[in-house]
Amino acid sequence: MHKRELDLHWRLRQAETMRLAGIHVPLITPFAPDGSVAADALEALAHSALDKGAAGLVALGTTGEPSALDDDERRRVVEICASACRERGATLIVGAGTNNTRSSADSLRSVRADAALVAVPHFVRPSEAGVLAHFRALAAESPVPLIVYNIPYRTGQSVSAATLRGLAEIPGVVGVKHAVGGIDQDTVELLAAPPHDFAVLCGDDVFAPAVLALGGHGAILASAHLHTAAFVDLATAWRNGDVERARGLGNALAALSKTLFAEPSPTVLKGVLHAQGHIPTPDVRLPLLPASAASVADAVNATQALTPVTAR
Ligand SMILES: O=C(O)C1=N[C@H](C(=O)O)C[C@H](O)C1
Repeated sequence: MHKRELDLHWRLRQAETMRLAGIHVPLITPFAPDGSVAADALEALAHSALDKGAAGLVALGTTGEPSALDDDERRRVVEICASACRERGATLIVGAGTNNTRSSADSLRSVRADAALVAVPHFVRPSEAGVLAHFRALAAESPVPLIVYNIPYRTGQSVSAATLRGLAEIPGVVGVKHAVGGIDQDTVELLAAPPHDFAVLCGDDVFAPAVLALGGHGAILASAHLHTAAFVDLATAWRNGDVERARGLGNALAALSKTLFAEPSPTVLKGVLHAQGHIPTPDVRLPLLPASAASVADAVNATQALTPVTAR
């Protein structure tokens, strides 16, 4: 790239990183009693999250059960989220891609969003050099910026801090959704010297307060369907250096997240949203099974217990 092109590229990258900061809600896909997608309920969830201060929405994240939806349903879900984001000037991120580079590039070509969330290829275990080559190939084809979804416990492929830095250098790769099941050495190394204009977004609910404390730019959290404003407040408090408030909120919200992830996500969350009257059924599609009544009751209690802590 020539210098002028490079300057423009980095200016755009900086703008994108800023847009990706904050809390993004990866919406569930609610189902009606007849098994169809409950579009009205999804629309209401989308508007409610944005009303409460979420920076944006993620359509077709893991939480949305995208692999259980057919093409028409996936299109409808994206349309609903896109229209809510458009109305409010919020950021739309869309989950895309598979573990195959060619078909991932094909699916990315039709994405119309602020960014696409693309997981490290699952099951294949391609090596970290293969992960870099995969994202280089996708970024060259994609019409939208890419966020790498780093979630080794789902993909089977770990990605070191050095490889994340390599990914951050690829033009068109603007961030990572980092969900490594804890605060490991690579997370500490990455956040100690974060790559320039590269958004580190936590995707691991229980550890989000800790990642934000280390300097993470934001988070993509299923838990933020509940107490959205408190999650937003948490990110803001860390950004503004309000350590006391951030610690209090973080500890309370991590306890809530623990209950929501007591069974495979988003089963417990759907149970709570149904109990609260936000969605017509708590249904999930196979191979997920509905959460047990006990887990849902624990999470409902945790949500209620949190209200005094998070109220301003
Ligand atoms: O929707 C997502 O994508 C999310 N993925 C994480 C996971 O797959 O475990 C959890 C996060 O809350 C949202």
